[in-house]
Amino acid sequence: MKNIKPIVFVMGVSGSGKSTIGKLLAKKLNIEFYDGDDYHPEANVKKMADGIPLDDHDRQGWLERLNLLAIENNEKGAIIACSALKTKYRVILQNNLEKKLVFVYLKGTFEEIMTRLEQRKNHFMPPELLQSQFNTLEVPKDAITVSIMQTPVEIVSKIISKL
Ligand SMILES: Nc1ncnc2c1ncn2[C@@H]1O[C@H](COP(=O)(O)OP(=O)(O)O)[C@@H](O)[C@H]1O
Ligand SMILES: O=C(O)[C@H](O)[C@@H](O)[C@H](O)[C@H](O)COP(=O)(O)O
Repeated sequence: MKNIKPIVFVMGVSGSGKSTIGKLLAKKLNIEFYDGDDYHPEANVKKMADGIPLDDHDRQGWLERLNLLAIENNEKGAIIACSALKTKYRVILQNNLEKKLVFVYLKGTFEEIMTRLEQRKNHFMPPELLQSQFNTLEVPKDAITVSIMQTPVEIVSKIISKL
C-alpha cells in the first residue's frame, strides 16, 4: 500500500454501500470514518425524504463542507462516504487539498441496488429517488472501481490492494 493515510471518498448512488464499505475500510486502515449524510443541511434531508432529488445548488454548500473536512484530515487521512455523483462535484471535493483524493466507486446495477434500498430500514432516502441518482451519475474514469456483487469484506480487501 503506497498511500498509508489516504483521503478516500467512497462514492456511488444511494444504496450502493458507501456507509457499509466506508466504515469497514476505515476500521481496517485504522483511520476515521465520516458519513457525508450527516453533513447535509436539514433542508436537504427534508427534500430527499419528501421524494425530491437535490440539485447542484442544494449540493454546493454540502460539498464545500466535505471539502473542508478533507482538508482538516489531510495529515491523518480519512474515509468519507459521499455520493459525489458528478465530475464537477469531485472537483469541489479536491479544492485546495494537498493530497490527491482517492475515489472509490461502488458499481452496481439499478435492479440490485433497488432491492437493497427496499430492504434497508430507518433511512430518510426513499428508493423512488434511485432513478434520479443514476440519471445524475457521471461514472468516474480515474476511480478505484469495485463491483458491489461481493461481500463487504471482499470489497474492502480489493480496495486496500489498490490503494
Ligand atoms: N456488499 C454488500 N452486500 C450485501 N448487502 C450490502 C452490501 N453493502 C451494503 N449492503 C446493504 O445495502 C444497503 C445499502 O447500503 P448502505 O451502506 O446504506 O449504502 P449507501 O451508504 O451507499 O446508501 C444496506 O442495507 C446494507 O446493509
Ligand atoms: O447527492 C445526493 O443526492 C445525496 O447525497 C444522495 O446521493 C445521498 O445518497 C443521500 O444522502 C442519501 O443517503 P444514502 O446514500 O445513504 O442513501
